[in-house]
Amino acid sequence: MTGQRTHADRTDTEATIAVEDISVSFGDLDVLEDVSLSVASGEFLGLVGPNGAGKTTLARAINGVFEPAGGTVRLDGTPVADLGPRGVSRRVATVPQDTSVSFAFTVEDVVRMGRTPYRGRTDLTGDEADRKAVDRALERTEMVALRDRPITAVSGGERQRAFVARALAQDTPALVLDEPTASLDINHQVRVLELVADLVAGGKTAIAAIHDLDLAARYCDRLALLADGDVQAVGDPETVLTDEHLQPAFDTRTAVTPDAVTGTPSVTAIAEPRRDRDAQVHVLGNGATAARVITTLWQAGFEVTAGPLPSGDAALSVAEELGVEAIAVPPLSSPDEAALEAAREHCRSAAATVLADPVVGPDSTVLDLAESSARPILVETRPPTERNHAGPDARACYRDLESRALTASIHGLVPAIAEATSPQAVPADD
Ligand SMILES: Nc1ncnc2c1ncn2[C@@H]1O[C@H](COP(=O)(O)OP(=O)(O)OP(=O)(O)O)[C@@H](O)[C@H]1O
Repeated sequence: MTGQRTHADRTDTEATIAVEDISVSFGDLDVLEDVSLSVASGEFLGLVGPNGAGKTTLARAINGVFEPAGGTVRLDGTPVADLGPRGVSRRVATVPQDTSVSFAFTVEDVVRMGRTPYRGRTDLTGDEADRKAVDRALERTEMVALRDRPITAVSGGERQRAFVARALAQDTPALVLDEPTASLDINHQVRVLELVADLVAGGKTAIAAIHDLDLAARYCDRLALLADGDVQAVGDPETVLTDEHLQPAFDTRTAVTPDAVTGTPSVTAIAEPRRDRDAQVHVLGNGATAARVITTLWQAGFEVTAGPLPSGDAALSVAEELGVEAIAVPPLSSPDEAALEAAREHCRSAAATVLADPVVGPDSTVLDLAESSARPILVETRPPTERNHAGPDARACYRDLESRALTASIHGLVPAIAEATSPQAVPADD
């Protein structure tokens, strides 16, 4: 018999999630302490934070798996505790972190489980609406070809997509996803998050625990950083993903720069310098290569200076994140005399000057600045023809620079600096 639908069965198209002062402990361990958070209808909130911060615990409190010791979770204003399991599962669908299944249900069976909140107890197959919802969910997660496969015989990533499909088939106004992209390849990571973002654009509300901070920044409207039992920061990704917030939460130094393709924040964890080399190295050049050179030298323990660097440049962002002294100049204009003189001064005082993929030509300032350095070191990751001025003058300038500079790869920079300077001034790695 097909389960009878009543008006009360229908879900609202809107859903707000409000977490009010919830506290959860496991024995002596206080995992969440008076945590408050709200997700507006039609919003995608990313939960980020270190291992063990309580993201799964918070997700479980939202979908009513357990009741917190203190505080209330409300779905559209109604406490979860008052909705009952069926009421909750008509409002919130969950993609769990652990998708292991011991019974050999087919993928389609698993997806059909998403329709359980709408069916009668004895209705095992569902009606036309259930079948359509299952078909659509399989299509949207690209799982149609695997629908008859036992769930125990698909890959971890395919299983994860089957659980995303189950949540879609549940057709709820809110989604709670715990690490929905953890086992997925880069293509499916992006597709699943695009799908969630699309659903949110269509009016659903979503909250997802996501370890990959770059993906979280790219797809979520807001992020909440959970650590030490509480929300440490909440807001748009640019506000939350700063070294000031991330370093204490993750216990590591980070550099946050705009992603070269998406423009959204990209976070790189950076190990603290291994030793203090007590020697200054100046970096000339800009863009991604200069950013990598600055980071490598900073991690190796040099006192790094850099510039001139145009505002908005990736190398300037990295320098600022690491506290590296950098000469900033306005973008798309030649550095003025004051900036050039400051850079010359750095080149003169530095133990070595590293030229990172320099643009060399009669009009470029790099030769002028390199003149001030007794020990120029050339780092090139792209052929000069791709980045330099053309013409015989430029080629002559380039040959001149090559004849005076030591050449090194980014990985070989530290020994090259040791070679270019006296061993006493700059000790190489042991
Ligand atoms: N049932 C439980 N009994 C005892 N301790 C638990 C239980 N569930 C979780 N914990 C502990 O609570 C803390 C928070 O766990 P939770 O799974 O919520 O963290 P998380 O932020 O999701 O971590 P991860 O990023 O590693 O998935 C951890 O220290 C964990 O060991």
